[in-house]
Amino acid sequence: MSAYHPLTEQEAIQIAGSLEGFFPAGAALQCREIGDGNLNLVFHITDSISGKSLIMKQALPYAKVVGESWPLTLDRARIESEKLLLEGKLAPGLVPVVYKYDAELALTVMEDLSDHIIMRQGLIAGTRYPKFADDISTFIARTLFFTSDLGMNQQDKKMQVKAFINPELCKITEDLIFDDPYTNSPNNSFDPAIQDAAEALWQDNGLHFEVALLREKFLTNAQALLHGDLHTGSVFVTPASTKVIDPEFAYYGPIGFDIGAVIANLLLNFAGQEHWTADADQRGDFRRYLTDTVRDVWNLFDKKFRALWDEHGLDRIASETPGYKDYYMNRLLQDAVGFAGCKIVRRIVGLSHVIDIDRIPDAAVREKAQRLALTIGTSLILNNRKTQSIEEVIELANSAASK
Ligand SMILES: Nc1ncnc2c1ncn2[C@@H]1O[C@H](COP(=O)(O)OP(=O)(O)O)[C@@H](O)[C@H]1O
Ligand SMILES: CSC[C@H]1O[C@H](OP(=O)(O)O)[C@H](O)[C@@H]1O
Repeated sequence: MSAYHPLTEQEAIQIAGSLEGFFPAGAALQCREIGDGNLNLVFHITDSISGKSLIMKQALPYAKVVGESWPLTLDRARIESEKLLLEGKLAPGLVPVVYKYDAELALTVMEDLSDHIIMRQGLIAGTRYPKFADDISTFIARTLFFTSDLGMNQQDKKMQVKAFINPELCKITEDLIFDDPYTNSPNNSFDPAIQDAAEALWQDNGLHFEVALLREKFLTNAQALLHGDLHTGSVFVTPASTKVIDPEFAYYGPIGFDIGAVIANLLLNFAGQEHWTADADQRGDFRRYLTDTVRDVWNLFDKKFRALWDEHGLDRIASETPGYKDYYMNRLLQDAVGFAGCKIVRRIVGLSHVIDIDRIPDAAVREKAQRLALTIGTSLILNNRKTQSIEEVIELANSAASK
């Protein structure tokens, strides 16, 4: 069974049964393919006798959401499994345990997190996650600091840049996030009701200037080893636990991209609250929870990253020069704000949307949410290089929602 081919559920059961020491003898294995993402197969395998379970994620040689006309490297499975293992060391407890990686089959066998819920679904259901800001800020601060030139041997880092070169997955981001939404691209997909708003994006040269600068950073700034796709669909949560999955877009890029992804997806849910919380007072409360989370994520990240730098900084001149740390952190904030804006805009007019907005059943409410998201996204992009505090992001979202 070792030559690559997409597995059937029966084959997945056979492989799971042959994993040494995982399932007890006589296990009654059952399997369901549960992949709901854009790219891969995900098999959930359980033993109905012992209750033990695991996940097997297999890369397809094309982008599942589009089909075989969009070929995609299987090497992304290696990148995902290696990144998960590294994240497990740098941020223990915040990612699933990897049991096995099979290069031939582009297959990662990992811990089953079905006792958690995908955060996007949890937020849509109106659940609050009190541990999330603390956990995700630990995850991003530690995984980014210890893979950057500030926190690891700079020669080793260059070798790590090489190991995580991920050109095909980066190209998806470069096109879908930093190009298509700003032109009449065949990849775009949006509600006809917001045609005017989409066309306005195509014609706004001031916006294009900022997006071109952010795109340049994504293309060239090998600051740290990113997760690369840190949206709320890549985070499993319970009120007491956070687990980050799906790092197949990992590569060496600008730190603000991961932070911006978290902020963007909290604000997409903020826009979607036009529907998800019908009562106006309760909607205000949930939106406040979301903006409080945005504030906490940034402030905790800032505090933890600075503390890691103080304690473990390896770059003498970066650590000792007065003012450099403040300048660096402010630049990260500005980058995060700009990238958050780009990530919001792509989810409204580009390929691959989010259910926080698309599942709003009433067309007029959905249109309102889409326009609100676009106002927030474009304002973040236009203001990114002026931003001095996370409070400005929150004010901007609240002011857009109050109109
Ligand atoms: N470790 C896991 N435990 C339980 N379910 C998982 C796990 N990993 C993935 N899944 C399920 O599979 C879905 C798709 O996984 P994901 O890694 O996001 O795939 P893709 O790369 O195709 O987006 C998730 O939304 C989740 O429902
Ligand atoms: C053609 S890939 C589109 C989109 O899908 C990825 O998300 P996920 O793997 O979580 O489904 C990524 O965000 C890409 O931009």
